[in-house]
Amino acid sequence: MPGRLQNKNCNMEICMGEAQSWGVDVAGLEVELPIIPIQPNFAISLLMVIDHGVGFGEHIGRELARRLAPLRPEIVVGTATLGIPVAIEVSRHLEIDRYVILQKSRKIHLDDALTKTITSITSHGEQRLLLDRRAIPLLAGRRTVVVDDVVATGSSLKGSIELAREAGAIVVGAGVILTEAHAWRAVLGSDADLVRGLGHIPQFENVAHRWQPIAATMDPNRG
Ligand SMILES: Nc1ncnc2[nH]cnc12
Repeated sequence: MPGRLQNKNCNMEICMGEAQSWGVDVAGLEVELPIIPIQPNFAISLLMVIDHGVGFGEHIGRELARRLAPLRPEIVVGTATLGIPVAIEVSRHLEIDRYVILQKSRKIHLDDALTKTITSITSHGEQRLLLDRRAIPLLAGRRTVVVDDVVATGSSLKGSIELAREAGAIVVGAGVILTEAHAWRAVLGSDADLVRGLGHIPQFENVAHRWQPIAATMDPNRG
């Protein structure tokens, strides 16, 4: 059920953390996400876009493309790793052949890449986003949409937007499957208005050995 906690494997007052999940409505498709602890008193509901199958990719591609098409994008930029299927599916539904992927690992051909340092809730430490200079002609002067799976801290999306702009892109929109909590709004500043999402997830705190959504991180439009 969208926006609802499920407690499987709960026996009396004892509840295994992995057994809890959160139901989210992704543009009309209900998806059940496992709640994963990140810190002793902090958890997220994890969307692994590659675990939800071809039909899910088709759905999010179609629905994001529908929301981004009015912005008349000419090219899509996606961030490795889990932004790659999003970029491919959105490009397919926008009927745009080429797309640009920002890499996270320093490959042999990326020695002189444009780079930005980013952080993420789901990875340890700092990471780097890399834009292959050979992709610059695909972006320079082009109406561009940046896509990713989830925006949470906003660090990755901010880095992607900045890198695209450094390559001369005109960033007209940003598409994500899910927005998570609200920290990304302050990090993105006025670019937060570019964001189009298909659903929203809260973050969770430990209340009496169960994960409960943190009220301040919920979707203000859904109560
Ligand atoms: N809930 C989430 N699922 C997948 N990736 C994320 N990155 C940040 N939050 C995430």
